[in-house]
Amino acid sequence: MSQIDDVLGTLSADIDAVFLFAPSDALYEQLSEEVEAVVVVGAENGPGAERFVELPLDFTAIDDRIRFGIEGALENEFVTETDDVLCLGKTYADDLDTAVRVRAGEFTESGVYDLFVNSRAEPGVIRNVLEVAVELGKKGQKGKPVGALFVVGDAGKVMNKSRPLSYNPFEKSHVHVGDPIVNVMLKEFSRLDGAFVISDSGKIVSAYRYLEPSAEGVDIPKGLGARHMAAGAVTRDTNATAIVLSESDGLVRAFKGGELILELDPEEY
Ligand SMILES: Nc1ncnc2c1ncn2[C@@H]1O[C@H](COP(=O)(O)OP(=O)(O)OP(=O)(O)O)[C@@H](O)[C@H]1O
Ligand SMILES: [Mn+2]
Repeated sequence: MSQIDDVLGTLSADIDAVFLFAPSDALYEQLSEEVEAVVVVGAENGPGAERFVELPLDFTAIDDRIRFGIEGALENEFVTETDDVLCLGKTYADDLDTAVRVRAGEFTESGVYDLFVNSRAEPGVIRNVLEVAVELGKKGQKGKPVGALFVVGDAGKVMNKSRPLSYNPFEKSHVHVGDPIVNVMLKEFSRLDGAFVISDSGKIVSAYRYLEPSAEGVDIPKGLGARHMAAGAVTRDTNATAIVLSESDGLVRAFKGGELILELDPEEY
C-alpha cells in the first residue's frame, strides 16, 4: 500500500498547478488552500474559480481536454511553459478517477484553443458549425456519406476569393447557424457542390461557392483532395476558419492560417 502511495505521491510532488477537469466546489476550495494555482477547465465555472478555461465542446478523449486546458491556461498566463501541472479528471467514471502529470510546455501547441478563442468568428459560431459538421458526419444524408465545407468568418473577403456555382438560396435571408431550421437547411444543401460562407456573427451569407484562393505555400497533409486544399488555402488567404467534413474518410477537420488544427471523428461524439 505504501508503495502505491509513494508512486502516486511522485505524481503530485513539487507541482506548480492543479487542473481540475471535474470540479466539485469542495475539492476546489480544499486544493486552493494547498496549491497556488488551481485552474478549472470545463463547460462551466462551477466553483467560480479565478482561473478558468472554458471548454467549448465536449472533447471525448481526456488528452484532448488536457491539451485544450493547457493551451488555454498558457494563453491566459495562468501557468508558464516550465510549470509542472497535475491534471485531475474523469475518464471512465462519473467521479474523479484520473491523474495526469505533465509539463505545461510539453505539447507543441495544436492551436485548438486558438481556434475557438482567437478566430474572427465568435466562439459559439465555430462551435455551432462544428456541431452541424459532426452531426452530418454521423448521419450522412439519407444514410449516405456526405462531404461539406464551411468557411466561417471574414465573409466579405471570402466572397471576393470565390464565385457562385449556382443561385444562392441564402441571398435575401437573414438566417444564422444554430437556428434549428438552418441546421436542417445546411444539411439539405450539403448534397450540392461548393462551400458555405458564414459571417463572424453566424449569418449564412452563401451556399454553392467555389473557392479560388491562391494555394501557393499551403501545406496540408498528403492524401486530402481539392475540398481540403481549398479549405486550407482560403484560411491562409483570409482570416476565416474552415471546417470540413470529408465524404471519403468521414472525419471533420478545421483549418486556420493555412494549417490543419483539429481533426475529429464524428462517430466518437
Ligand atoms: N475550390 C473548391 N471550392 C469549393 N468546393 C470545392 C472546391 N474544390 C472541391 N470542392 C468540393 O469538394 C468536393 C469533393 O472534391 P474532392 O474529392 O477533390 O475533395 P476531397 O478533399 O477529397 O474531399 P472528400 O474527402 O470529401 O472527398 C467537390 O465535389 C466539390 O463540391
Ligand atoms: Mn475526394
